[in-house]
Amino acid sequence: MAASTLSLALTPSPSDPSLPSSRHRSLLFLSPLNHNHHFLLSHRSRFRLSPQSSCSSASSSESPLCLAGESTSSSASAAYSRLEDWLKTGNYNFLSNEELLKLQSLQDFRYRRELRTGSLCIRVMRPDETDVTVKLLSESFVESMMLPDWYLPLISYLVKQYLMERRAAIPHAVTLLGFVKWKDGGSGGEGEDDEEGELAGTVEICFHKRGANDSPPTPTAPKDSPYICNMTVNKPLRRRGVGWNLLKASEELISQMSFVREVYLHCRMVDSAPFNMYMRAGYNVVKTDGILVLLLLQSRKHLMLKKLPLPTNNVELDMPGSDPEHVQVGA
Ligand SMILES: CC(=O)SCCNC(=O)CCNC(=O)[C@H](O)C(C)(C)COP(=O)(O)OP(=O)(O)OC[C@H]1O[C@@H](n2cnc3c(N)ncnc32)[C@H](O)[C@@H]1OP(=O)(O)O
Repeated sequence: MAASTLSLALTPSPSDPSLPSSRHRSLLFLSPLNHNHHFLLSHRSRFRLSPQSSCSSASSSESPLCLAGESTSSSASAAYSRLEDWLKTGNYNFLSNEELLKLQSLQDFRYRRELRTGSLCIRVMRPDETDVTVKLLSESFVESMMLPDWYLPLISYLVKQYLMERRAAIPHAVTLLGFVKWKDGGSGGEGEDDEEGELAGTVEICFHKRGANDSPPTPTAPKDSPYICNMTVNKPLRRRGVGWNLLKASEELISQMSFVREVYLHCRMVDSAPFNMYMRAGYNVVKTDGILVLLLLQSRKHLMLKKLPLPTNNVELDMPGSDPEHVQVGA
């Protein structure tokens, strides 16, 4: 995981009585509060989404779902009501119609690939999946920072605050989850299995500056460009193609959601596994932290850039022939 990205972005609320002590926070080098979610309130042409309302039942002119003019079409109503079901467990109270359509695209996004050991499905994290994602990210964070295990509850608390704040940035930023269904029906790791498979990995994407973190890591990436961060794969499930496909899914989603073709990410200089992966995927180092960041007790990081190809009508195979592990079976 991009430990540095997370450590810079974690933003506990000061009013919370269970807030870790300032000593703990300074130990982890957290940034001051950011208020990323406030953009939702300041944007023009907002509509109030009532969590209880639906197009079929509510005549409320406040519902953006009805204002979208789809109330007479049953399939559109069904889609919107599905969307509303999804939304009402989150806090997406003020969204424009354009943002709701983007949210719908995110909800529908599926990236499926066949791996040698099973099949992988990558989709957007749902609000009720926050806790399992927190666990995955926290364990990776503790591992990356080489922290003792007793830090896990504190890290989990901070990661949860962070994920909840980032959820408010949807549809401008999003967290993806990858689930693997094993061919032999068994589990490859310790995670729970459900009908979708076992949670194998996660990645966060920011599409443009309205979804950007207020405290970006150095070297700073252009805020207008899409940005990938906080990728991690459950440790027992690594080297099976999950990380590669999380990256490819992120690029595919960015191509759908943004016109900007330049995608940035950070990679710590000490992390050879992700560095190899990014180089192999076509990312190049554009800037590297100077040695002075060591004085801030931070790892030096590369800022890496890839220019995505212009979209074509042809379906692009990720690694044709070169790697039988990564076979595309349809998105
Ligand atoms: C932008 C960011 O988020 S940076 C932070 C990246 N995250 C982390 O470092 C957290 C800890 N590490 C991980 O979770 C994983 O190792 C990841 C996410 C980096 C890679 O996930 P995996 O599922 O293991 O990767 P995957 O199996 O798809 O491998 C893809 C390629 O990455 C490279 N790679 C992956 N692991 C290694 C490794 N241990 N050593 C060298 N190269 C590696 C290889 O080129 C590999 O291709 P290959 O297997 O055909 O040789």
